[in-house]
Amino acid sequence: MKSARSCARSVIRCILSHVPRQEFDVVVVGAGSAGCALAARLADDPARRVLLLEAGPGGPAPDLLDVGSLAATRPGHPSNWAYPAQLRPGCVTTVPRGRGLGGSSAINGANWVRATPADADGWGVPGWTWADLLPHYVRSEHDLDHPGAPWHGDRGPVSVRRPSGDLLHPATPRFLDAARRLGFPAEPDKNAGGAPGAGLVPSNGIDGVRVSTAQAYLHPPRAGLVVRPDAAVARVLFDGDRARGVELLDGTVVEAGEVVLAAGAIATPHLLLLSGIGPPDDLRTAGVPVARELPGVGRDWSDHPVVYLPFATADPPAHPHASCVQAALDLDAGADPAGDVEVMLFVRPFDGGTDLHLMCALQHPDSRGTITLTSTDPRVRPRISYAYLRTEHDRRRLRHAIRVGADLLRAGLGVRAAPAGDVLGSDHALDGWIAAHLDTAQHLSGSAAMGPVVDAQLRVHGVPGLRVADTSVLPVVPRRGTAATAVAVGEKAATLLCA
Ligand SMILES: Cc1cc2nc3c(=O)[nH]c(=O)nc-3n(C[C@H](O)[C@H](O)[C@H](O)COP(=O)(O)OP(=O)(O)OC[C@H]3O[C@@H](n4cnc5c(N)ncnc54)[C@H](O)[C@@H]3O)c2cc1C
Repeated sequence: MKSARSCARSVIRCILSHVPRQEFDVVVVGAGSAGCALAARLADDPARRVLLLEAGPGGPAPDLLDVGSLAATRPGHPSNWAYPAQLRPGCVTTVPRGRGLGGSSAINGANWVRATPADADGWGVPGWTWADLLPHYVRSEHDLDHPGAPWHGDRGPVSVRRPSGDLLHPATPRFLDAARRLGFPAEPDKNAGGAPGAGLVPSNGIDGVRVSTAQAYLHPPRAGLVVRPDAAVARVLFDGDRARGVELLDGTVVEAGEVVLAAGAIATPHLLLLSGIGPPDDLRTAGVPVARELPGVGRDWSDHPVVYLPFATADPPAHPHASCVQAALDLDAGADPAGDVEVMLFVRPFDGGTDLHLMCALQHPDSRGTITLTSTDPRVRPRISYAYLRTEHDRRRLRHAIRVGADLLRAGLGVRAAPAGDVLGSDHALDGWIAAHLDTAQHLSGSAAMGPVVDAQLRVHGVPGLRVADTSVLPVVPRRGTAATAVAVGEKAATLLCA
């Protein structure tokens, strides 16, 4: 570790020489959910010089602050990368990812739900069990509903609250009541690590404001932390085998003692591939010199396939400060006591419509996706293939989630608008309907996973000075949303770098 004085000398040298080179102890690439937490925690030590590089813009657009708005998830919004992707053969879509300070936490649904104990324990990585992760979840949050509970934080940067009072949409108690009448257990605190069931969804939307990790972790500014928005990284630079820094798209070279990629589960493997780290045949085909053979980069990742079940109610519109999602039922589709499917209640209509929606999701899929390079130009998007629903096991469980959603509607939640009864009753017809309405929950995980790509300290195998810290490292997508876990990864990465 360099001393503060030697780092300061380096920076002054750069300014005086007008050469676009800088020197830092750590450069974090990507100011998203994990990156903001990591950079801020590293900079708690004022002697450490940390640079946080973000490809997207600085200040949040006003529509990002409104937790009731999902406007930035539409293609064309400046805070959305909008990646073209194939969900399955013949099913092409555009996948949103946050672009700008806060990353995906600045545009997401603000559902703040931890992985289940079965997820972390199932990864089988030393130091990453549920018990190991819990302190990092706790450190990140300030749970306003559970002050003093030992499994919750009461002073972390991210405030968390469940819907109540005026902010509770009338459909939410009906959803919970319908689940109870159908015999599903209650899950009163979805972050307690208990058995799956029906419960309110905790949110980091507070008083109508989506609190991104940029707002939570980067204020007030820390002395040792330099944050540079509009600074897209093009590749990692090496000194022999060792990572020595990064090159920006504009040609600027940044030198650092340690490089941490936190660019998210699409851009991180993309940057590794652009830097020559990945499956050797794919790299050669794309014309990238091989720096380090790592066949796992961009391979065998997972995400949750979803379909939305539209339904009508006579309810008044949601309170302006209410978050879009209010409750979820997690359940076992037959052989997974930790809950491999989920039905989630969205209480705001999409795109000016009037219907509300149940998001029916497969939370522990068999199917695995690939991200591959199509060009050596960092501006050209990689090819993203989700390969969803490849197994009958996956298809059966997603059908089950939809039928449970329909049961909840029949049990008093609302009037199903689609699919029709004859479609719902036929596996073959329902598979066709799913194929026509398939979507993704945007929880991509495992594209630079612990095991094949990084070790338990998040170090890229065979590349000293280079680590990964975002949802790319999770061996399998958790059975719940990934936002809180991404922040916990950032928190844990900070302790690993400081060790
Ligand atoms: C629309 C949407 C809704 C979601 N809703 C929820 C939800 O409600 N609850 C939940 O649990 N999960 C949700 N998720 C998932 C969750 O938000 C993400 O899994 C999580 O935020 C990912 O964190 P990350 O740190 O891995 O990546 P990100 O937060 O995506 O951060 C990556 C950052 O790196 C930057 N970057 C990329 N490339 C470069 C480069 N070349 N140079 C410099 N910077 C770069 C990006 O601009 C971005 O700021 C949602 C995701 C999306 C996209």
